[in-house]
Amino acid sequence: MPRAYPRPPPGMRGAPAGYLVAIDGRRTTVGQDGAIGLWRQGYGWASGVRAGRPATPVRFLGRRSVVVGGPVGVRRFYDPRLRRAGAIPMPVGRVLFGQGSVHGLDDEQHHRHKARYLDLLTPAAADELRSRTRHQWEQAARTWEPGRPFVLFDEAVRVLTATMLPWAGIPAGPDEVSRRARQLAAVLDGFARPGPSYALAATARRRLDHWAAGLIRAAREGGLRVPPGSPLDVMAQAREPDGRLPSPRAAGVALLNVVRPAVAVAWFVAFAGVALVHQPYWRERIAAGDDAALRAFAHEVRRRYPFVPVLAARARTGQDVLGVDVPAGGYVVLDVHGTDHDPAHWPDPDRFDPGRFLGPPPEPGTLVPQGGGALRTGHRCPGEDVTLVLLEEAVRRLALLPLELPEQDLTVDLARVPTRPRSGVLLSVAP
Ligand code: HEM
Repeated sequence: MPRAYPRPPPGMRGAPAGYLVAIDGRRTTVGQDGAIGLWRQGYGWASGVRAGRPATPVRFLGRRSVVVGGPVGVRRFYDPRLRRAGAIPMPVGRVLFGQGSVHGLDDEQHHRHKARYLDLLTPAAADELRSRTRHQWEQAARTWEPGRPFVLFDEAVRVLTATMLPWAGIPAGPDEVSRRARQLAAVLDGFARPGPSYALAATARRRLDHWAAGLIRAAREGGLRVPPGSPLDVMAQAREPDGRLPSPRAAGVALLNVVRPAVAVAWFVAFAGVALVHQPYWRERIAAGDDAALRAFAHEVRRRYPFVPVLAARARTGQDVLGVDVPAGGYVVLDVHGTDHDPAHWPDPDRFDPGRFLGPPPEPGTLVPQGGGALRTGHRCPGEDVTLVLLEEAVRRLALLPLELPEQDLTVDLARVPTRPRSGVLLSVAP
């Protein structure tokens, strides 16, 4: 049986990730629009509204809507009576995914675009990314001097960018990797936070779009030698059904949607670093080469730690959603974080316990950190295997080192989306 480490190590300021989280006192007031509740409360909003029910009526962005969750809610969320067009508020979608991205498409157009991602993110691609990212972590680990703390989140952003760009067929020296890493992280950090972070995210998105459009143009015009079959090649050459090439800007958005989400794995890596130090039993198993333990650890990181709070779709026509009457255009909001922490399926849900994943696979619709439903025809994330690979290789490398958590602020603010331990996770290799 895995040993539990229910108490944070002494001498640590703030609440260590994995034990306690700081939720400020803000609460949704009666009659308040759900979007405001989501913005103010972040990860706690949807499960607070739902209170364990599969569906609860809310007003969302001024419309009669519903919040759903749990396996029944997940199944209903991926029902074709809902659409994605117009489901993501424009200021959020444009900055995070880019204009016209696959996330907001429906039906045949969606399936056609989705197929490009599925054709790229194959098991062979995951293998290739595993060896590339392993190499990058080896390089990074060489710079970690004993006793000198490094910021794990920053390392992860750089390693992941350095892994993804060459794999995607994008030429990038060290300076280019650093610049694009900063921009990709800025987009992910600020897309949902009104204020200076959003301004930084919007600026980074403009620069990335401009850069990616230039890469597409160069690939099409032959100014760049592009490896055949690489994401850059595939996105540059993909045509519309009438034979037209999409604009370089649109193709660039599609290309960035292969690279940008992989950098999001840095948020999981940061949480994983803390969990590794707190869980010597699992660290030792992983360091000893136990691959089942490594995979279970990565799954538990995706389940336990917050990344996506909710997903949204819209009713194509007026319809009943699990007993709630939703008019045409009303929102159906999926409680992702609450579903991953549903005590009916995950006993003691806030406890970090990779042992949950050593048995049979979870029931469909109970683990949805990257969405659920059908991969090819629905919007489920096509990057789950790649996410696991990238996360596993980070954890494997870290597990081999005698790591310590120097004094720092590891508070996790659940009102902030996306969130992570405030310090970015300072680690140091024991001298
Ligand atoms: C931290 C890691 C990741 C998280 C939390 C994550 C999460 C998600 C979620 C929640 C969705 C939407 C599901 C839905 O709308 O039903 C999604 C879609 C998507 N993800 Fe990921 N993802 C991650 C990593 C990746 C990676 C590594 C890739 C590619 C290399 C990727 C590519 C995509 C694409 C292209 C879509 C759009 C799918 C569609 O609309 O049909 N993601 N992801």
